[in-house]
Amino acid sequence: MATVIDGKAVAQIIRSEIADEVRLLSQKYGKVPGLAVVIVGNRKDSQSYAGMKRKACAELGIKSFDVDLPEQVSQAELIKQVHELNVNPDVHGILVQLPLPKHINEEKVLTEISLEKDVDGFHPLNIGKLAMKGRDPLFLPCTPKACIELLQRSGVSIKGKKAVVVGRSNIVGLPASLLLLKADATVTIVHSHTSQPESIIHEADIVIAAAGQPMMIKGNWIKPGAAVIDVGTNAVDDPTKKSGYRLVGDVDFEEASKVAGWITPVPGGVGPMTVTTLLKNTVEGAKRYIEQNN
Ligand SMILES: Nc1nc2c(c(=O)[nH]1)N[C@@H](CN(C=O)c1ccc(C(=O)N[C@@H](CCC(=O)O)C(=O)O)cc1)CN2
Repeated sequence: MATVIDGKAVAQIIRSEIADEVRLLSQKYGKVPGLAVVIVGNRKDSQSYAGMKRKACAELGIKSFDVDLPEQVSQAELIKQVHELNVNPDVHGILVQLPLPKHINEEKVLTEISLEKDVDGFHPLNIGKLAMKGRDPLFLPCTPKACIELLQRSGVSIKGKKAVVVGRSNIVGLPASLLLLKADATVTIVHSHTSQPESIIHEADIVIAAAGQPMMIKGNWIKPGAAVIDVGTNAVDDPTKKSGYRLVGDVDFEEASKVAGWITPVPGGVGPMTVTTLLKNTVEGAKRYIEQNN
């Protein structure tokens, strides 16, 4: 049976470390870190994630700046708001909740966020540096950074291991594969055009599943003893639940946990760590900004 990696518990430990840093900053400089949470439209999932981020800020003494824009807002207006946050000295991190409505070009908006405040790590220059040997971005994207932190804190070594990332999205799959490469793993990316993904995944010592396909990865696809990090958050119908649905990952947890060495559950695995990593990035950014401008 696999060791189940409790993302909530690890996130709680990191949150208390962050709270200490926030207190120190406040004692030393009389300043608190500030995070702008920008959300466009009324998507229920985005509202819920933005709400979690705001609540976590309040719990740790980080000031959140809420920018709520209507679904129909123009790209120009959204960019104007980002520019205002870029020059606000109390804002040390800016995140634009994704996905954005179809009429807005995400890349254009993300490119307008000041590099020093790009706590999501999605600015093309930060991603570009992640892809370059010997260069480090100012911020690492939260979910991929959370995956690596969960592996490290669980005692899973990455160097020299075979890692397979399932999915190649800009916000998880691609940066996760670059981070594993930076940590000296041998990395393969499996995606929707890969033939026989199961045989490739079966070779992996480390699997990061970020395909957005409910329970796609079966127990017999997993190499015995492998570390399995499940990023999927898929809602599937469940008439036994009051909500009418339940969340499942990209991995068939019941099967895979009988074979893997380590596995993250959904919910309660990578998700809570994503929000915590964002707070960590915000405090790092605030420290850098406050120390440079003091
Ligand atoms: N600007 C960003 N947009 C998005 C990101 C991101 O990192 N930056 N990632 C995802 C959504 N996301 C954060 O924004 C996120 C997803 C899931 C969770 C989480 O804690 N999930 C829980 C379950 C929550 C529930 O019950 O509904 C879990 O897995 O335990 C947090 C944040 C896309 N957009």
